[in-house]
Amino acid sequence: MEGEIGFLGMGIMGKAMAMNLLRHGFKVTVWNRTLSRCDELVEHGASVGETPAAVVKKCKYTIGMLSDPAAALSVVFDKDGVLEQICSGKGYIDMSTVDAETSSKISEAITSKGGHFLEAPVSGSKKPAEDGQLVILAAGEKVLYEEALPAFDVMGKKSFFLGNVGNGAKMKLVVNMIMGSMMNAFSEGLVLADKSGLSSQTLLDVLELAAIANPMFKMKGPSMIQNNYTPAFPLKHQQKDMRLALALGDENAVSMPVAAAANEAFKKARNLSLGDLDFSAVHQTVKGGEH
Ligand SMILES: NC(=O)C1=CN([C@@H]2O[C@H](COP(=O)(O)OP(=O)(O)OC[C@H]3O[C@@H](n4cnc5c(N)ncnc54)[C@H](OP(=O)(O)O)[C@@H]3O)[C@@H](O)[C@H]2O)C=CC1
Ligand SMILES: O=CCCC(=O)O
Repeated sequence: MEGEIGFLGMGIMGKAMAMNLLRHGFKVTVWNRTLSRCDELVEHGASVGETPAAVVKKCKYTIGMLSDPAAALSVVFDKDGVLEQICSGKGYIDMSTVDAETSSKISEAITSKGGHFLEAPVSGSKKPAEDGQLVILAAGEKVLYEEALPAFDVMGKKSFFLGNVGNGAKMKLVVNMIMGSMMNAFSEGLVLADKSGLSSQTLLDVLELAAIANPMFKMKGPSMIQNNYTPAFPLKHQQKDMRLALALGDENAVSMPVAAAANEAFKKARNLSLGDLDFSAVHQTVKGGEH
């Protein structure tokens, strides 16, 4: 990837991903709505752009990592947004988790100005982002995908090219729908074990050796039994993903009662003001009582 890379959105993920690019020798210009969140990146050698448009003007390639469809649309379409400076020879890569319709809207606007577009949502959370171990689910313009590979190889352990715009978004939503449902089943299991007089730690030990062993149970289990929900993947974003996945199920007439129940639990957790905690805090909705 020649030249400087622009990076919009210095949240949990954007910050870790941009930091990784800097560590591997890329020149990076960052922007965040709350500007102070760029400070740590500047200490590590990043430049700051005053607006998304200013970043795109300066950089041949710009990456977005924003919270949800509204944020992803806002940085592109609003005043001083990406669209004001995107043009032939420039690429925009949206790595946010959004629905296919949002991604297509952005793609059409970028390409109508002669720019190139790729959606590239990621699987993997804060730690994989810090360690360059994300799984990248790209779709859109193949040429831009190939140009972006040196950066994807730094941010991720594996990149998939899934074809037309929308396929990356859909794949990501399917994966997170499964993950959100699993987290609910896991939470119920932890509480059931505890209330039945079993040791939660022994349950984790058994699960780790069982056919259903997985990295998520292994990583989240110990902190969940300590009621520690320091955010890696904010619960409000997981609920957004369940909502978007259920809408995809509606469109395709796929009955998803398990995902629908999981979504209700995440909504309940948001209602209990747990939205900014890690998505594993849905555990608290099963436990009940004080949190
Ligand atoms: N955390 C995780 O484990 C993972 C998250 N994702 C997805 O990646 C994306 C980012 O997640 P994460 O970093 O955790 O989220 P954070 O909540 O930590 O960061 C969200 C970012 O979006 C910005 N933002 C929100 N609203 C707007 C807006 N209206 N205009 C401009 N910027 C806005 C925030 O800016 P400000 O600082 O000003 O609020 C911040 O930079 C989400 O789509 C999420 O679903 C994907 C994989 C893993
Ligand atoms: O979208 C967030 C995914 C988090 C993860 O894959 O661990």
